Amino acid sequence: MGVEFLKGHGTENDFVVLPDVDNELDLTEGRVRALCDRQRGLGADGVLRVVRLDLGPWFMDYRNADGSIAEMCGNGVRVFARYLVSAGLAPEGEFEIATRAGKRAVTAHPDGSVTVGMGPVRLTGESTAVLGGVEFAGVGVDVGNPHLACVTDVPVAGLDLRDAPSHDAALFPAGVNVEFVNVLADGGMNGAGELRMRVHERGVGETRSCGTGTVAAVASWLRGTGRATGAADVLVPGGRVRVTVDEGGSTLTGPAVLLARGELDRSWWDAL
Ligand SMILES: N[C@@H](CCC[C@H](N)C(=O)O)C(=O)O
Repeated sequence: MGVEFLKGHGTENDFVVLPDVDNELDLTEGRVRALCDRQRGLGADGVLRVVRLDLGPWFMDYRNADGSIAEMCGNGVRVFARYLVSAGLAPEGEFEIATRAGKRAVTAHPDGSVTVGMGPVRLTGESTAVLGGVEFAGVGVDVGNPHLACVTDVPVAGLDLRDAPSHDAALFPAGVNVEFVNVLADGGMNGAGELRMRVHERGVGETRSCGTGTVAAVASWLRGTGRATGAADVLVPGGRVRVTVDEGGSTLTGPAVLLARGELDRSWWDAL
């Protein structure tokens, strides 16, 4: 028997899903790297291993493409939820998913989109990122994982994100995801804003979307306007998501797509 897998994406942030109900797969760093490699593997930004916890909800074991472990992945939770529903392991509607950053409430909608309760958003201080010799002012934002969200007037579409932006390692000792954000429309006190974002993800490189990053982007934008709460649509290269930030938490709503399923060759897997 091969190793079961699915391929999915949320706004083109793509993942290999590994159903592992009984927690038996030995998911080494090398196996994650090989799976995510776009030439010698299936190709993905990360891996979502699906594990059933003894007493509680399903656990999302998220890994970055370089094999590193991250606390949370907003687009990944949507794809994970869509997998559970499609496999009959969770109902359409509301349920919970456990992550390393804590439990996340999800709502799987009939149109295929998923809303994720992203938990509290914590601002961790001002800092800067340097990209191509240019310094960008930003705000540290903890959404379960670390972000540096830089709202800028420099058009993000023209940035070269092939290399990682440099950051203050003292403020982000475990590395950081860096977002560059343009404000397209400022929603004022009650209306939703519209932002454009590109991201360089820790452990991956530039991706076409980052769910936790969009929440960080909205929190950083709101702070710049003197507000602590609000909502915005965030346009990323892979599509569009809706983010809300409230006093007690935040939400992320967007598409979740499963596009393939199959079996990994057991001898390929064993040799890794
Ligand atoms: N793409 C994800 C974030 C994945 C984890 C990140 N690279 C990190 O290391 O913190 C998302 O959609 O949130």
